[in-house]
Amino acid sequence: MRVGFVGWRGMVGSVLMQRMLEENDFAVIDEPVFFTTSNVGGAAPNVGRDVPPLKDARNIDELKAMDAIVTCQGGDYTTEVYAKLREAGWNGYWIDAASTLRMEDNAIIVLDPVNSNVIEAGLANGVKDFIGGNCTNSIMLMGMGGLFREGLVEWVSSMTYQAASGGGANHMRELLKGMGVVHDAVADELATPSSAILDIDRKVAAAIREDVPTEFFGAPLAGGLIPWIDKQLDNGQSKEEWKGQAEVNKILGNTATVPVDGLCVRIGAMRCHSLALTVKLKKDLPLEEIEAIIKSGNDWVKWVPNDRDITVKELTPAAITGGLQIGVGRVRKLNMGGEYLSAFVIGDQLLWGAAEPLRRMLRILIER
Ligand SMILES: NC(=O)C1=CN([C@@H]2O[C@H](COP(=O)(O)OP(=O)(O)OC[C@H]3O[C@@H](n4cnc5c(N)ncnc54)[C@H](OP(=O)(O)O)[C@@H]3O)[C@@H](O)[C@H]2O)C=CC1
Ligand SMILES: N[C@@H](CC(=O)OP(=O)(O)O)C(=O)O
Repeated sequence: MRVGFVGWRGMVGSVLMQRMLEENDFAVIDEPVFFTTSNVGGAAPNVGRDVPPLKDARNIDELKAMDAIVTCQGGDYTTEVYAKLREAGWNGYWIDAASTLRMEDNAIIVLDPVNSNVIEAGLANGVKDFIGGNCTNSIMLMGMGGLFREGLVEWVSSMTYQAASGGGANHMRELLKGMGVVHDAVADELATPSSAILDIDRKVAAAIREDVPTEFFGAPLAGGLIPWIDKQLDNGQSKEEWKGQAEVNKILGNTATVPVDGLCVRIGAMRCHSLALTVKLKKDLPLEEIEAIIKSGNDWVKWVPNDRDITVKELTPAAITGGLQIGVGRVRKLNMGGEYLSAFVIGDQLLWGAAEPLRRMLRILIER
């Protein structure tokens, strides 16, 4: 298989390259070819074998020579290139991190530990477009997939705590700069144990309002939060909130829609997205049974018992970031009744939320 990589040096693309190297994926690709939108003829990344210099990611003829193309270049690139390629008669596999094609009828949203049945059926039917899901939805399904698989979920209310990385590298930098600004505003007072906390708070509030940079987020994130992610829709949802129900049901291949809705909130974490869920189950099951079903969802579920000491140690961005485990904890029955369950799900949004499902989809194609 001749596989073209576009967007490999961006943030998501770099995580993809790192994971492919860790899993020795390049050894099983006949011919990896790297593309660029900015440095044609430049050196391709070191993937442990000889590869040609960078090719032009807008050259349809060069792209047409690929059996599969994996792109993390972004939605604008997909919009610009995908239709031209298909119109030119290209019939290869398109694996994409961007949301552009996700809801198209001829596309499958890939998350194989949860929907390998949908992927396999699609491949058998000649589907060629395999698109990574929205990070929040992929993380939720990786955590709660067992309950969905068993058909136990009547609806889900999902309140999210989404990391800066969901916006991209500049957003992560802006968060860190903002943290520095806040600290600098009261560095002297912090060094003086006798300084008054309300004076510190007043200066911090002024720094957050006036000095924390807002170029990329549009509002101060350091020391705060932003209760809106992505565009505004006419029905009052944010686009991120709309994706919940649309994508979750498409990923699962549901014929009857399971309602999924809630509020999506940006918080000052670096790259871990979290969700506080209320799940209405179709029946009142004992907690031990629910625990067993959630644990059986896939190999990456990290079950965290609903215990204070373990939770504050294990169910946090500090514990989860940079790894493939999806933490699931705070699982208990709510006061509303035996069918109402709470859960807190947390995962690295650049791994299962972006790069990992694409890497695994490519591997599925290669190993067919
Ligand atoms: N960020 C996220 O959480 C998620 C993102 N996605 C999708 O992935 C797409 C890519 O996101 P992301 O990786 O954050 O985008 P980046 O901005 O990090 O990278 C996109 C491209 O920008 C170019 N680029 C320009 N300057 C630089 C630089 N200094 N360092 C690296 N690359 C640079 C590169 O193209 P070139 O080499 O051709 O110059 C690169 O491939 C998004 O648009 C989105 O569609 C999907 C899920 C989650
Ligand atoms: N919108 C997500 C990140 C993202 O890229 O989502 P999508 O792949 O659905 O565009 C966030 O900001 O956290």
